[in-house]
This record gives sequence, structure tokens and C-alpha cells, in this order.
Amino acid sequence: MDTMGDMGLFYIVGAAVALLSLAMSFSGSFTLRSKLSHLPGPWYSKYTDLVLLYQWLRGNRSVYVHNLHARYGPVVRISPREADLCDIDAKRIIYSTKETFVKSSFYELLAGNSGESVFTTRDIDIHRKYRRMLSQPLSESSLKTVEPIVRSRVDLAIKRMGEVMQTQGAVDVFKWAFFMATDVIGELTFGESFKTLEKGEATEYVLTLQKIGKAGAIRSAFPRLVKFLLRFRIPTPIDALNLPVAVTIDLKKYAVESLQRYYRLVKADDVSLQQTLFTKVFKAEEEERLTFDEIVDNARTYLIAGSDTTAVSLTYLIWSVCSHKQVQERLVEEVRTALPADDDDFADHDLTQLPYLNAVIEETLRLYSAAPSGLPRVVPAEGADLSGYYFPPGVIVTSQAYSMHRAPETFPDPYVFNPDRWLDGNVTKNMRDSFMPFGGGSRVCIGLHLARMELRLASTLFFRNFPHAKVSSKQNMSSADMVPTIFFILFPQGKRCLIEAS
Ligand code: HEM
Repeated sequence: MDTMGDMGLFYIVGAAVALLSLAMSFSGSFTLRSKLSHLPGPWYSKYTDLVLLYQWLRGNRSVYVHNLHARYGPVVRISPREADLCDIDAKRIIYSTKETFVKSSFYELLAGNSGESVFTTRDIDIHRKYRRMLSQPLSESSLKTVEPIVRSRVDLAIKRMGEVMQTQGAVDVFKWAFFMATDVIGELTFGESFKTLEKGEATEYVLTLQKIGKAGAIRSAFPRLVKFLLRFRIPTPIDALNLPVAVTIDLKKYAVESLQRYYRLVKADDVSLQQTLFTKVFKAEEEERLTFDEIVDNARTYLIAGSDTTAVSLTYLIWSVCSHKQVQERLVEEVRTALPADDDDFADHDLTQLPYLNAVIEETLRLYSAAPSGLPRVVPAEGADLSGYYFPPGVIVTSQAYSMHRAPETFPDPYVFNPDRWLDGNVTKNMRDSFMPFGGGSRVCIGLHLARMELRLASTLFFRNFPHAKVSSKQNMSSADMVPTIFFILFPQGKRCLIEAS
């Protein structure tokens, strides 16, 4: 057969596989008997999850669910076997440290064919083992030892942003925040930086990282199809379907190569060895507590969970502050008073003492939580009473930061960016109990202290260096660019945020 003939056959087979798998992916999307038919919600959610799936693929699920709450109240059925609860007591029960409500199979879909990690595993014992081994290097006190690495990456990011502002008039802070967060977590994980800040452009690996959000959304919508394609490494004529396959393969390859390099240094007892978040875990491997594959899968998770999230948060922080002049003046004044211009010798700990800076960070995490969607959990075997309704075993319940953080009875004027609400004396118990930018309970974000450290250092240094920064209108940059799109991780629709020095 000639090449064209081969290609023709190839595409026909590809299309057939795609259609078949689409059908398989959707099977189970229709039901005649929803176990949640007694809950409020749109009529179609009793029978199908297709509308939810459609909103998910548009990057609009959180807003869609939020609008359903506005219409149906704090408990809403969003699919035949899934409900979202915007209720403080329910949230506390669902995301408790007891882990009675385990993660749903959604997390396995996000992981695809990769092995389990501290993020994706649904097994309570495996999770506890990973958490025991991985938490300590990311604790507040242990992070002090890696603070110089974080600080050097943040310093370089701010320097590069300044250079670009000077030469081009405006800088894309989203791009540089992503480079910064990726270089930080890359260096802390693999012992060497990706050097994207130095190069000023994304390496191939970093480009792959940027595609993860979309790849995860596609994979979780068409799990069987993606699994099939990944297993047999079959390219299809549909680019969107090739994306999660390529992303999974590339990320794994890079993580394996980098960790093998680092492992060789650990084995050789190299004195110049830089401590990473995995140094102790590597040593533990010798006691057969974590296999090399387990380390690779957890390292990959760090890269995925620790780059976009922090970058998006920093971007929205800078944009929000620059869009509110009074907030900017107060922040700049606080930083100027606490850290005189000729004093560079401050530590992250000093920044934890700045009330307004920390209020700005909380307010950013409230309105622009980087992972604002529902975090799905399974109702345990005994069923559950939540918010006045009975939930049978096996159904999925979620709470989403997007709605919890916009409940007007807890956060008055919820759509207003107002850091004052987080100052001493203004914070209520309900605010604390509703707040979930890092999830909650036993599955709370393992990297939250690192993320907060990066946010404190980067925002302080940004507004110290560019006190009069403002949102640019160059290249038609507008607030439309900053409308959130949410594929599990939130990012600005325009995928850019242009800022000028003054
Ligand atoms: C502002 C930045 C960040 C935000 C908003 C964020 C948000 C979250 C959220 C909401 C969860 C809970 C997910 C769920 O229950 O389904 C989570 C878990 C997790 N995050 Fe983060 N994260 C951030 C930064 C980081 C960083 C820097 C790391 C790097 C180590 C990281 C690693 C993880 C891991 C491994 C988990 C899973 C923990 C577990 O299940 O035990 N995150 N994160």
C-alpha cells in the first residue's frame, strides 16, 4: 500500500477508535434512577452528567455550579450521582482529617496511566505512608533551609521583569511568574533548575507543563479513550486527544532522567549534593520504603501541583493590587516602612509579620484560588447526613472554593477585592472555616507553606521594586484577558497579564 493509502487507513481506524471510545466514555452518562433525585437541582441533572461535562470542557464548571447554587441554594445536584455543597458544616465533615470521605476516581483519571502519587492515590494507607515521608521537608521549619534557593529564583524573576519593562515598556507577569514557580519547584525537586528565568523562554519541558491543565480536563472527560491511546501509543487525527498522551509521556521521561541523575549523586555521596525535597526520601528507598517509581510519580506530581498554582496566584495578586490604587499605596507603604530600601537582608519570616501584605495574599487566594473547583469525595459505606439531606453510600460530594469564598453571609460584598476583611479583628470563625484555597483535612495541600513563602517574597520584592506598577493597555491588554478559565486549575483567559513599571 502507498503512504497515502496507509495514512487514509490509519485515519479511518483512528476515527473509528475515537468514536467508539467517545461512546464508551459517555456510557454511564445517562441514568433513569438518580440516587440524588431528592436533592434540589436542574431537572436534567437527574438523568445525565453531559451538561456538567460540557461545562468542564469549556473551563466553566466552577462558575456553572456557582450559578446553580444561586438558583437552588446551598445543596445542589449537579449530576445523577454528584452534588455540590456550599455549607460550612458539610465542608468540615467532607474534608476532615479522619478521611472518612475518600477521594473519588476523578483523581485516577487526572493521573492517567501514571502511577499513584500523594495527590492521586485513593488508598488511605498508601496516602498516609506518602504523606509521612514527604511532609517533613515541606514543613514551615524545614523550608528555612531551602529559602536561599527560593529567594534567588524570586530575585532573578523580579530582575528579569524589570529588564523587560525597561526595554519593552510592559512585562507579562504571568509568563515570568510561571518561570519563577517552575524553576523553584524544579530545583527543589530535582536538585537543578530548569533555568527558564535565565533563558527567558520556556524549555520544551516547561511548554509541556503549561499544557497540563487542558490535558487533565480531556483525560478526565474521555478516560478510556486516553488510556487506550496511551497504552498503544496511537496518534490520532484529533490534536486534542493526542495532547494528554504526549504530556504524560514527556513528563514521565523528564522526571525519570532527572531523578536518575540525582540518585547517582546521592549514591556517590557527592559532597556538593544540593538538598532537595527528596534527598531523605531517596535515602529511605534503601530501607525499601519508597521505590524509585514511587519517587518519580510523586516528583512529577510536585512539578504539576507546584508550578501553575503558585504562578497563577502571584499573577492575580499583582494584577489585583495594580487595579486597586489604594490597596497598592498601603501595601507599598507597609513594605517601605518595614524594609528600608538599603536593607536587602530580610528573611521570609520578617514578611510573615506584615499584616497588610498577608491580608492581600489571603484576599487573592479567596477570589482567585488556583484550584477553585469541587474536590470530589465519595460518601462512605454508612451514608451521610449533610446539610439536612441524606446522601447514600458511593455518591460523590464536592465543595468548591469558588462558591465557599463568595458566600455573601460570610464574605460581605464577596466580589470586591478587599484585603481589609483579613485584618485582625475583622476575621470571623466562619471566614476561617469556609476558606479552602488549599483544600482541607488530611488531603490539604502539602506545598502550602512553600507556596505562601513564594507569594510573600515575590509580591514584596515586586512592589518594592515597582511601587508605581500599573496594568498595561499595550497590545490591547484588557480586563477580558484576566477572566478566569478553570480546567481544575484556574488561569487567565488571555494567558497573559501585562504590567508597566509606571
Ligand atoms: C498557591 C499555590 C497552591 C494552591 C492554590 C494549591 C492548591 C491545592 C489544593 C486545593 C489541593 C487539594 C486538592 C484536593 O483535595 O483535591 C492541593 C493538594 C496538593 N498540592 Fe497544592 N497548591 C498550591 C501549591 C502547591 C505546591 C507549591 C506544591 C508542591 C509541593 C503542591 C503540591 C500539592 C500536593 C502534592 C497535593 C496533594 C496532597 C494530598 O493529597 O495529600 N501544591 N493543592
